[in-house]
Amino acid sequence: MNILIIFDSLYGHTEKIAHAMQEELSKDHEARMEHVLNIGLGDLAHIDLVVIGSPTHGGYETEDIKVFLDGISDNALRGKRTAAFDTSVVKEKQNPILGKIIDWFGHAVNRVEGEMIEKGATNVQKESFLVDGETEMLKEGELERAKAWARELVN
Ligand SMILES: Cc1cc2nc3c(=O)[nH]c(=O)nc-3n(C[C@H](O)[C@H](O)[C@H](O)COP(=O)(O)O)c2cc1C
Repeated sequence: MNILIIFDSLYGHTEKIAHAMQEELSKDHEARMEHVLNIGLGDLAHIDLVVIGSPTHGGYETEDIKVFLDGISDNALRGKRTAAFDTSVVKEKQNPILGKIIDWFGHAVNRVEGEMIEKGATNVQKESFLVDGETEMLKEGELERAKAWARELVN
């Protein structure tokens, strides 16, 4: 399978998840990861599985991911396997008020799913990965979870 993982990342956590997935998928597939700003118009052609990863910013994906999704043609994702993931902060480590605000805004992955459907995707697999707000590192076990999720996407 030809796989393209498109990501954005401010502090590197989303990139690490994308990298773990790419490493896992490369064992049996042609899997590439690219920063969203490096994706050209023709890059989605011949891709069987498109994965989009973004940090959650105020409940949304980053502006660069949004601009990318807005810019591709209406049927760019038609007939492809599609998946989206986000990273966000661990809830139990937040103060309750911030936790409620974040809950209310929701996860980037839900916005990305909607936008991928607008571009022809039919069934977007979704997952969220967590960053520990105190240590500012990915929560323990998240890279392994990302690899396991990646394997599910190609089954
Ligand atoms: C401007 C901004 C807004 C954020 N908004 C949210 C949010 O709404 N919900 C949440 O869980 N985390 C939020 N975060 C935390 C980020 O999701 C977290 O830092 C991100 O997953 C790290 O990914 P990165 O290292 O790939 O940039 C926000 C971070 C920034 C910088």
